Amino acid sequence: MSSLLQLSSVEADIAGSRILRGVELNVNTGEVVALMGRNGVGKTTTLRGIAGLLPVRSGTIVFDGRALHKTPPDVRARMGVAYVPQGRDIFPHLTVAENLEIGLVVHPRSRAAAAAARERVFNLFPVLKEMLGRKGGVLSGGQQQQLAIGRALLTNPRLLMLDEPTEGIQPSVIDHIGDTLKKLKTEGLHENPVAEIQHAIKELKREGSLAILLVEQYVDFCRDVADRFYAMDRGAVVARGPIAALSDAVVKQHLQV
Ligand SMILES: Nc1ncnc2c1ncn2[C@@H]1O[C@H](COP(=O)(O)OP(=O)(O)OP(=O)(O)O)[C@@H](O)[C@H]1O
Repeated sequence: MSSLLQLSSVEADIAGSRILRGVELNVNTGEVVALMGRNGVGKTTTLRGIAGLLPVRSGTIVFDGRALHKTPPDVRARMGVAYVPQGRDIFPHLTVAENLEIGLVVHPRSRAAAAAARERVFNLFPVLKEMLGRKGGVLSGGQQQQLAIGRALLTNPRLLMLDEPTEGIQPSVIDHIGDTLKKLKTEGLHENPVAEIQHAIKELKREGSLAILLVEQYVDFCRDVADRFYAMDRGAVVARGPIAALSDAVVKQHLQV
């Protein structure tokens, strides 16, 4: 595995407040890295800094051997940095097909290569193929998340950053108790949106050509898909290690409210 992304001593301010205070992090091709921490500790800010959506005041972000200092976000996207923000951010009035096309615009390629890229997305998320003509806004939350990830994959990324992909699509506790069995019977396991995204992340990992940086509060999800974790607190990394080291004690100390 080669190191694709490296952050050293990254500091960033928002509205005059220091939000990132010396973030150290690296991600290798072929692995899934979970970036965890309580609300407001700087996880999204870290991803935005990597994507170039927020200026970094000091420190370095090196991607594929190149320092990204003032590289604009569109150039980073073409270099292979993809960011799926929290809340999914798809275009509700465009169809699923049109939403996906936007990903292809970032990285133009031959018709055959574009078709293969679409097939890869449809293999991961078959529901998107069934819904190509529907408006993005009518999809369920889980389907919109799949669309957002699919669109990001069509930019041909080498680094895929996912900000809380399970947010708002986990069945509530009541649903879980009351309806799970019924849902499994009527819709099959593959109608579980969290399980589908979990499965897709594992498939992408199996391909081995991509690095995934995942912001996620759902500990079991991280334990299932990630190889390593970083825990942040107040703008800095306070714990890190192989995912097996994400013990209940670490969760309690750094992640639980
Ligand atoms: N636009 C903004 N204006 C002012 N403060 C902001 C802005 N965006 C983020 N912040 C502050 O920066 C800090 C870090 O936010 P960030 O979104 O990176 O946290 P996070 O770890 O991703 O948490 P969450 O899960 O709540 O998104 C928070 O204290 C937040 O209030």
